[in-house]
Amino acid sequence: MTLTELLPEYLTSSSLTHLLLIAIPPLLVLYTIYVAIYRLYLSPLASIPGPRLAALTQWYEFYYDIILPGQFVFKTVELHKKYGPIIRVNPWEVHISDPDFYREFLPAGTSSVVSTVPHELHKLRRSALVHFFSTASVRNLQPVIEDRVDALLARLREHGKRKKQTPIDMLHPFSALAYDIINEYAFAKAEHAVEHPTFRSDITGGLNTGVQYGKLFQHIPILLTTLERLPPKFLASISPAYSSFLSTCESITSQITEISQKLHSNKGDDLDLSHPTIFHSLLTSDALPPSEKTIPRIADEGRVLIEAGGLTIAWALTIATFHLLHQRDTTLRKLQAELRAAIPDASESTPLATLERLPYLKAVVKESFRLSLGSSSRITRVAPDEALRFSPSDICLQSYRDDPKEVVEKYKKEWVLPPGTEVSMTSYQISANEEVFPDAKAFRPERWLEGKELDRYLTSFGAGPRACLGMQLAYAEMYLVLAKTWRVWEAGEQVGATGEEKGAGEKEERGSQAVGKMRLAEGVTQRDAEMGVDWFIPAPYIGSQGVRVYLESY
Ligand code: HEM
Repeated sequence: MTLTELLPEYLTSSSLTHLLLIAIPPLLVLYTIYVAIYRLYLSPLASIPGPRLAALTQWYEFYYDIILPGQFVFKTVELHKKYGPIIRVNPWEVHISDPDFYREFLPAGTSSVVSTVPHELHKLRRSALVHFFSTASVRNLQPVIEDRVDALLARLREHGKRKKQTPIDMLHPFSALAYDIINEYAFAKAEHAVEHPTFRSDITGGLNTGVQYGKLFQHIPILLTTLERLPPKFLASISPAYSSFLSTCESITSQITEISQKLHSNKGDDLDLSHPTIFHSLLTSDALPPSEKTIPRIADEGRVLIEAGGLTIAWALTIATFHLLHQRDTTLRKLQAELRAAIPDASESTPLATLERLPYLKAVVKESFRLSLGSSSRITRVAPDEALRFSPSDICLQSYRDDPKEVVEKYKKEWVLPPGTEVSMTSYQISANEEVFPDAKAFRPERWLEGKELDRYLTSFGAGPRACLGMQLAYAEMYLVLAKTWRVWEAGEQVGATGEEKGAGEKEERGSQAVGKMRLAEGVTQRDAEMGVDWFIPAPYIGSQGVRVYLESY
């Protein structure tokens, strides 16, 4: 029976269409009015302060995030100044700015909003990977990491011999290093990005574009499925960088397919494994059910590792390089004195455990991680079954000390957010909090040595059950690169700083076993080494030429 047969006789199908055409617009208007009234007055979040437009529609965030772009992170700082420690950032999400609340907000049992993976499944997947990233595993793999760091330093020396007039944007060599290390770690496969003429800048560019598009997909998810369906050639013509990102993903899938085929055809012995690797273990794990060992699923894990473990560490190393060169007479000098005393012979390997005990180096590493932020976007969590209670801490209220007293009094209350509310916090707001880190924009490793309990405010790796899995690996890379580089490289004045030609008039003592001198290129400023745009991971302002450095080998 068709729909028209069910209709009363006086309603023909054309008059039904007519009726619908007349009824739909007013129904839509009524529905929109209802949604607006609900969001503004009836929603359980209606009493949370914040701009009415943000409570009404997500297009508010879209404007700052996509149109401007990447500015919503700064807008939330402004909104907190205006509305207090708890604000509504969109119709269904509340954002909190209180450094003392961070670890309470990321406890066990909450779910991530960005990842759609349910809590229990996430726990299973994480448990299959976690031992690869333990302190002990990372220390055991020090030779593997160090081999790549040595290759990078050799490459930089080579550049300093042949191309001393050509500065390098340091994000590229560091990104190549991270890419090589994670490939070794994951597949026991040497990618040799460090030795490549451009440091495989195509991969860095592709990964960068991948995260930038990620922001857009977050707002308009259908775009992702549409792009993935486009013919590869057409995609490459409209966005070469995004298609380069997809080819990186494809190459991960084919590596995993190859390993899987060898393992399943009893040709496992053909796999030349110098050390245990992540993907061989995942594919043969007894703890994972077969559905978790399919190639697309494992390839997905590989993509996350390459993305998470590449640009983040490269950015942290780039920031460290800028500040150490910029503060060569103070911070760098102290670091070098410590390294020269602790590492008498630069050609010998120093165990990670020894490097981790060097107080000034440790402080430089923490300060670099603080300023590098990890994820620059807010981290959002939902506690499905529990109400979330929030009362601003003393440290949080101190940030409002210049506001009128009666305004601050209003902030001193307990907010109860119903179960299922999306709640977010941003590591940037904690790293930049002047109460916790006075002169927060400055690179001042000393702050970690002054006896204050600051470690709990180092939030760059997240916290709780979804905190960064690669944290120990990231620390190891940082210790090894900084120690090995600054034990043997010296720093000269920034080119153009005094109007002199590069290298003119500098007579400095050379440290023992020094191999060359680095100098910031003309025009490089702190803006090139701080977040100007939030693409999930921080990026400098649009148009930045990066932290460019001249290298001159002795
Ligand atoms: C400077 C270096 C790094 C920083 C600052 C960083 C930061 C972060 C942050 C903020 C998260 C999200 C935490 C959350 O949602 O609570 C994360 C997750 C993650 N990171 Fe890192 N990361 C770094 C390096 C690495 C490296 C080298 C790897 C390993 C290859 C890695 C692997 C991961 C993984 C697998 C996750 C997802 C964890 C999960 O969902 O259980 N990260 N990282």
